[in-house]
Amino acid sequence: MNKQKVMVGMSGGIDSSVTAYMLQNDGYEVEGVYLKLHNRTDGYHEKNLGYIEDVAKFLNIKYHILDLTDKFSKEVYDYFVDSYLTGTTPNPCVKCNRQIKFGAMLDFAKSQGASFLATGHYAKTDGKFFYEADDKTKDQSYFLSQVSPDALAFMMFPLSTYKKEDIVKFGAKLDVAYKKITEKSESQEICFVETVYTDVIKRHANIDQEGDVLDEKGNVVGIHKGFAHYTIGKRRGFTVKGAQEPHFVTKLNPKDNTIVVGKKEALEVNEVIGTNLNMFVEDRKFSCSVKLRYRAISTICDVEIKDNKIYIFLKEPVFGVAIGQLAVFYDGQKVIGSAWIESTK
Ligand SMILES: Nc1ncnc2c1ncn2[C@@H]1O[C@H](COP(=O)(O)OP(=O)(O)OP(=O)(O)O)[C@@H](O)[C@H]1O
Repeated sequence: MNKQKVMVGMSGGIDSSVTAYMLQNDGYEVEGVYLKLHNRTDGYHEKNLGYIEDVAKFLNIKYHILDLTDKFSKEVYDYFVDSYLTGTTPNPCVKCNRQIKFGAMLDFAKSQGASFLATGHYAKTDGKFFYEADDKTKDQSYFLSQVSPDALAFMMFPLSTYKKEDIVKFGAKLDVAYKKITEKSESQEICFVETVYTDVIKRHANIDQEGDVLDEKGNVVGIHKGFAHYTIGKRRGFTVKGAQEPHFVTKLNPKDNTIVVGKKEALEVNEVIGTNLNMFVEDRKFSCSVKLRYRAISTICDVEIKDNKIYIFLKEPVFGVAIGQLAVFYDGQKVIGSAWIESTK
């Protein structure tokens, strides 16, 4: 019988390298694909491809290189820069998973006759839904929740039941090609941000222009260093005259380069409206739990979908919800949908 072909998204990191090994061990015909997404530093791709080459040799597998730099630049990078410049907080990994990894990379995998596309993400899928990974500290279900429901039947996450530290230990013993990978530094949270996000934004706009800090009534109470340096909930890097208690950013106004601050209570949110829904269930009115940012504790809510928007009524207030982040709906460990946060009350 012919073996089923699995395309593995290979980054040159330990997770995807172990993923390829595991699937081969399970009897699949494995091929790899490396995506060129951005040129963060000189020699960035060459370095990654060096690791992939060694792993591919060890496994005796073929690998492809897919240049998606233009698509990534338009759909992920530009969106990232534009979001900060318009005062919202982007989530580029969510966009990338939908458009790039489980959009263009999946199309490529299918075009090569692969039955599945596997990655080293920490999440689970049964072909219909995503679920949280067993290693909750690494769980990436939040970032996958905008992926088109049609894509799930082709996805495999062999690491879903493992702890990251065990994958690293396993890799270090497997072969010298893998050991080398475990010795390099961990990848960045956002792959094209080397240090801090503001360094990226600074390449496109002068964000270091001081502006007024306003209280909720619009009175000038201090100075900040440029609105794009702040996100909702931030409490440092600006002055507030005579403040006895900590003040937090509650609003960014790119038009006049002002930021609004308030005490903790001012960050309290009880209702959220989301757009660009991606739902894995048909229901239009239900109760569930929701995460309003990655690593947030989930909150119980009632939701209602009307006219392509989702209205989220939180059972308990949540502090510091940023416009532009994703609201991800869970039923226990199961992801039942997600929507981009458009406004809060
Ligand atoms: N440039 C790329 N080309 C192909 N696949 C990629 C690329 N970047 C990431 N992936 C796939 O997406 C998965 C998740 O990527 P992410 O950057 O979140 O994880 P990671 O923990 O750094 O993974 P890894 O250890 O494999 O680099 C990777 O394990 C890999 O399968």
